[in-house]
Amino acid sequence: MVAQLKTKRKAKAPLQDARKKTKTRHLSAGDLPWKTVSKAHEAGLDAGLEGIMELEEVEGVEVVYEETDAGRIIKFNITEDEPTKKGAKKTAQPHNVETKAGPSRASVEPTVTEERPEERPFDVKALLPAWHQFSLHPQLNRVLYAQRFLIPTPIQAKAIPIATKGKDVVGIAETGSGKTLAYGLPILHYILTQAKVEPPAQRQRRPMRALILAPTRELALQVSSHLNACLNNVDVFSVKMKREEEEPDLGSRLKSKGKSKAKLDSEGLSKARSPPLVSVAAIVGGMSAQKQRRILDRGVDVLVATPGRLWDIMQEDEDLAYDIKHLRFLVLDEADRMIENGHFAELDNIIRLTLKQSEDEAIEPEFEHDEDRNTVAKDLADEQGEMKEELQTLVFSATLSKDLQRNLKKRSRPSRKSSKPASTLDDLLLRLDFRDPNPEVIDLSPEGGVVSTLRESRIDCLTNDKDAHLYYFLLRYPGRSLIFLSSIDGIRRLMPLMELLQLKAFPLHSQLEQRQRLKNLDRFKSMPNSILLATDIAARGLDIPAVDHVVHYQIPRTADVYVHRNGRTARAMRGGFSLLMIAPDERRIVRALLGSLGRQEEEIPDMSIELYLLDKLKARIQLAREIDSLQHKIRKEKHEKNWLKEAAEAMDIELDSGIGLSDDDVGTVAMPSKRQRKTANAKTAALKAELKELLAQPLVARGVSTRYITSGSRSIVDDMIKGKYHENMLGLKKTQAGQDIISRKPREVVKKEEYEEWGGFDT
Ligand SMILES: Nc1ncnc2c1ncn2[C@@H]1O[C@H](COP(=O)(O)OP(=O)(O)OP(=O)(O)O)[C@@H](O)[C@H]1O
Repeated sequence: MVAQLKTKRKAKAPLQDARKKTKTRHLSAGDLPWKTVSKAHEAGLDAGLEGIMELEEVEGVEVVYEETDAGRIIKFNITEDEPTKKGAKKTAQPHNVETKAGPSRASVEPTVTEERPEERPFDVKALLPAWHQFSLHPQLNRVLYAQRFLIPTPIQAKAIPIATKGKDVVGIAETGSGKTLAYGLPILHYILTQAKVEPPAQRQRRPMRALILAPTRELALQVSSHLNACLNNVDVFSVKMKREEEEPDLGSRLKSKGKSKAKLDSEGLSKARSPPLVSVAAIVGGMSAQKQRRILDRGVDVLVATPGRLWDIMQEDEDLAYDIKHLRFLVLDEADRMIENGHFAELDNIIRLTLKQSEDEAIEPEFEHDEDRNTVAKDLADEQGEMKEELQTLVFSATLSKDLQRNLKKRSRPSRKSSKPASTLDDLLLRLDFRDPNPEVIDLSPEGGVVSTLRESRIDCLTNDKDAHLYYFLLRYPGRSLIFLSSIDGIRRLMPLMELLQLKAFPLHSQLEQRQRLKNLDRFKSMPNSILLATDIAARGLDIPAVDHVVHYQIPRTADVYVHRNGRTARAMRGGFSLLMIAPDERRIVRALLGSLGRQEEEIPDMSIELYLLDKLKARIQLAREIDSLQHKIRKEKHEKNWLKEAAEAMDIELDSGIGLSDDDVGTVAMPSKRQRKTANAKTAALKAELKELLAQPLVARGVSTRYITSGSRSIVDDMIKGKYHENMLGLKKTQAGQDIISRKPREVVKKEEYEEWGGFDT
């Protein structure tokens, strides 16, 4: 399907003069004749690849770059059927979207103009008073306004003015506090304000200005799309109108020159109207390396990458290695996690490339033609006034130890050029070559690592009972629940149980294909009542809208992981809930974990549980486990049989026709007969039917009469009238998990005097 070219026109001249006028049209990316193609959203292809990267690929469009005061803009020459005299044949003719050159064939067309949103004035002082002091590029102000980020978060308020001054920053702030924009806005501001000079024609590749390293693929893709969203062109006036509709007094407060627009787009916010000025792309493992190389060949301004894939590509791509040596910004997002992921060596190697190369400390060029390239680049940079500026390093995380923060500030750091590979995170971060002698450390981490809008709780139970408790929790508190396990095996065991119990659950772990990982994440994001069973690859950075509950099914290994896992809920000042499921042998670890956050185990309150219902759920769990174990056995036997058959064929051996091979025949593998398999299948089917029946029965709390709803010791009629009754568990009120916690009484400290006062029964 090809979208028709549509532009709103405002004729400025009478039609009879049309032939003498120049046709000037301001088209936006949204107005281009895009073709609808199927693109796997879940494959993350929309992250970092939109806008500028794809424009050349629109049929019949020639892309022309032009530098303006507001940065580089892109214009399009489009081939389009022009309306001619009534009845005359239409012919395809190119016309200029924005003509500056003398009259061409377009001179016969009437002048049509439309104000580009980015060209309209934007009154930051009136519309975004809290951001005004930062003097950000107008494009960024527009997007902040459109996204309704009207007030900077504390880390943004502290870090942005410092980073825009060119200082190195180490930022530590609670999860979900807007760290991405705290480092992203200064970078985009710099590039948008600097991108005035068209690179010379001989250099095809845009020089990379910023490299952002993130520990996981999902986080890298998310950062890339978050920054890309800042580059969308936004019709602020539509946004303002929409806001005025919602807040009628806003109009008088924020008087503006904006003309009314008849139609708002679906969200009333950001309609992509012209292409982004800066290109941001992500390269991550698990996705086509070839495609990612192609993106790099075209050049990107901001590259977001995971260290593993970046290092892989860099080894074959000298230009990329060159770019990294000449970066303007280096960002480590969630630096402390990068090490955990086993990317230590890659990260170390990448960081080495960013070390300053003073005359006496010059690192030998490691790549062919490097010297030539240096000379060309230097000429080019001098021409552009670049490269005189030094690399700026920004390190952000929600958890960075105080010791490390102190050490990072120290001037006497270990020799950066040491050939010995770094062996610890501290080593590696201390290697970072802050050009700034006094990098700014901004530590806004909350006391005890807990975000103020988070409610924590715990359930103490036997390991074997965790499934039933989890099932109870999920039924009792429907919503978006992110369940963390420490092992992939645990997820593999729980997934079939969830399916059998008819819960909408998706797995997320490193052994899934990247495509599947993103697909599952997308599904979880889009369903308000769903479950994500994840390992700690989902613990950091992921910004999933409105996660209601985080459940630590298996307790986290460290305090940092606890903080980051919890950080997937209660983001951006929203409320959130976290639940620790603690088995007796895990209590010691929980105590230590909380201790290292300066907290006590007793501070975490218990979750109240309706034991009567829990017992009923245990029966369902038991049945689901039985079915799963039978199914597992059948699958295993089938697999072994196939394997045996293939092996026999390969060795040219004939198998016993009955396949009822004895143990001796096939080593330790005892093959079931056809009859045995049939019996097993029938048993599974019977158990499944039994479970189905159980699942269909309502869960009724003790004391509730289902026959006469006004009787029983627990009348549910009032709740039913008020619409507060629980759909899954009859007799219970519909409540939020946070409302059902029971504070643990702080342990009473018995005062010494009380002993002394006690005189025994005799007295
Ligand atoms: N100034 C702002 N006002 C309101 N919301 C904001 C603002 N800045 C960012 N956000 C939103 O807050 C959410 C969290 O932001 P972000 O992912 O950058 O947090 P973070 O601090 O990096 O979290 P984590 O430590 O978990 O990685 C995002 O949805 C983002 O769009």
